[in-house]
Amino acid sequence: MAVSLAALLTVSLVVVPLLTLLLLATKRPSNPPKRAGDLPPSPPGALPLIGHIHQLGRLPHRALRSLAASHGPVILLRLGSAPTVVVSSAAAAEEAMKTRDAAFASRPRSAMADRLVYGSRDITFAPYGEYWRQARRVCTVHLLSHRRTASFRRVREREAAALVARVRHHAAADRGGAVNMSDALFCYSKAVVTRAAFGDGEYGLDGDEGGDKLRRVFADLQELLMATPVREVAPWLGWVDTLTGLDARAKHTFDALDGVLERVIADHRARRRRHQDGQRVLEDDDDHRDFVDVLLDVNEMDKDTGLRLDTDNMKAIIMDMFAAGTDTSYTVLEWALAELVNHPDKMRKLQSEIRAAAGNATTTGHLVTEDHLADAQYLKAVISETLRLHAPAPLLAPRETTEDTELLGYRVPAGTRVLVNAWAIGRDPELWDGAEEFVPERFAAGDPLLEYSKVGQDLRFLAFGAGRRGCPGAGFAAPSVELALANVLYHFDWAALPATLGTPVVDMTEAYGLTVRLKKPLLVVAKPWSGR
Ligand code: HEM
Repeated sequence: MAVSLAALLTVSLVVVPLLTLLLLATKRPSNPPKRAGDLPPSPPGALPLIGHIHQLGRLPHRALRSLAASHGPVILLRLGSAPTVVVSSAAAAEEAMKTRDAAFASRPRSAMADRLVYGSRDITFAPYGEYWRQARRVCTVHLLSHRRTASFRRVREREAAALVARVRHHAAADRGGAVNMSDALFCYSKAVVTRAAFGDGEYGLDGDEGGDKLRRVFADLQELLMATPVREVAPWLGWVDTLTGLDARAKHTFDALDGVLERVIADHRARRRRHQDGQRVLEDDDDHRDFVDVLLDVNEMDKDTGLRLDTDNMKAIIMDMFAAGTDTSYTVLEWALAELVNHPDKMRKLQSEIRAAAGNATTTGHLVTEDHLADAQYLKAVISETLRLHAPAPLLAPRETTEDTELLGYRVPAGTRVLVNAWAIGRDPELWDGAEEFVPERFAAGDPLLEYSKVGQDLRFLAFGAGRRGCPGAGFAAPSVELALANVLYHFDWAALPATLGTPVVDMTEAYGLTVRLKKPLLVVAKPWSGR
């Protein structure tokens, strides 16, 4: 009895207070109360040279959401030598991208973009300033305007027909009907941007019949734009980039793409000269001008407004259209189809909508057109929901502050890198019921978010970013994504590959890159629809 009394005393006097202290320490971590002018809280564990980079793991958007859960919606990390603020709530995003938009409107300098995108003279990587303003105006007014986007309708419908034919071919070739939809959807998205950019001419690398080499070069471009050369973190270790082959890879990729762009622009110039000489040029009326034509026109039209685009500027802008427009659109399609295969009831609901709108013509030639989709509300809801759960660029494109500013009362000095975790905001349980579930029905008729391509209208929904650096290509992406998804769902019924155990499902594991996509290619079974 004496022993147990002593034990009880020890427990109540020593162990309980100790445990309480420990609990308090883990529950309320090292963040002291905020005072005006404080920098945002910084998680412990930064290492010399790399800072917090090792804490980002393979899927930084997920790691950053966990850090935000412990340290708050605005945190300060050191990524290499770059002080980086991470924004993880809609309120903080609203302040950064709306209230203080101008202060958060630059992009950090990237050695790779300087090297691959003509000294960052595109739009995405250009620092905030006069060149960016002019280039962005060219982009929004001339290349990606509503009118120009509508003029590419023929391009989209042609490529959608090619997509359906490709799927039909692969489904028939494999007796089980399995089709690699990652490949098919990537080819579609790339073809739409390529045709819009270059027109109908076939441009590729030497000896590249099926376009595979060019596709690999583009994949390399995306990967390299994500890479942080060692010299960017530690300039005195620049030789490591040569040793690892990064420099050679960057040179090879740049030379290959530059060669193609050079040829495209030279051909367009030659065609225009012939045109001016009075020769008849087919497909050159206003409605079918491609991006290169438009940039050459802008150069002439805007002569007096002070804007001059030299050949490198044009190449940089065209390269931007590819880098920013291809993977993003394809990733949305891939996630949407994967979610629908895993939610057969939603897939059937969407198919009913599209099949009712497009009628009962299921001959191979029949195509769902943009006219059929004018009132396809559920299609829009499916895409909105896909973008909410799977923002293709979960951390958007990095921003940089242009001046000393503030965020939720914290001080953010000029020159700070800023990442907005759109993925975490899209899944914030405080903002969305059943935040992790795929429920397109949450976007009911009349919900402004059904018009998902209106950028920055609701800061809970950030797949296209917001503010002056928000995506100018959303209106170009929307009809392209809708048409492809509608056609593959109209013409085929889809299922996951048979599983050895349990219900077959698509593995939704993510892989990180310039966009976040499915880790394994989307291999799914396509069964041609034979009509009612
Ligand atoms: C579903 C498809 C797309 C998604 C999800 C997407 C997403 C984004 C995001 C998150 C940004 C950064 C926004 C910010 O910093 O606030 C961005 C910027 C940009 N996007 Fe898109 N994008 C898509 C399609 C396109 C297309 C098709 C094009 C062009 C053909 C395009 C061209 C651009 C450009 C040029 C920028 C840079 C804007 C600037 O820095 O001023 N995007 N996009």
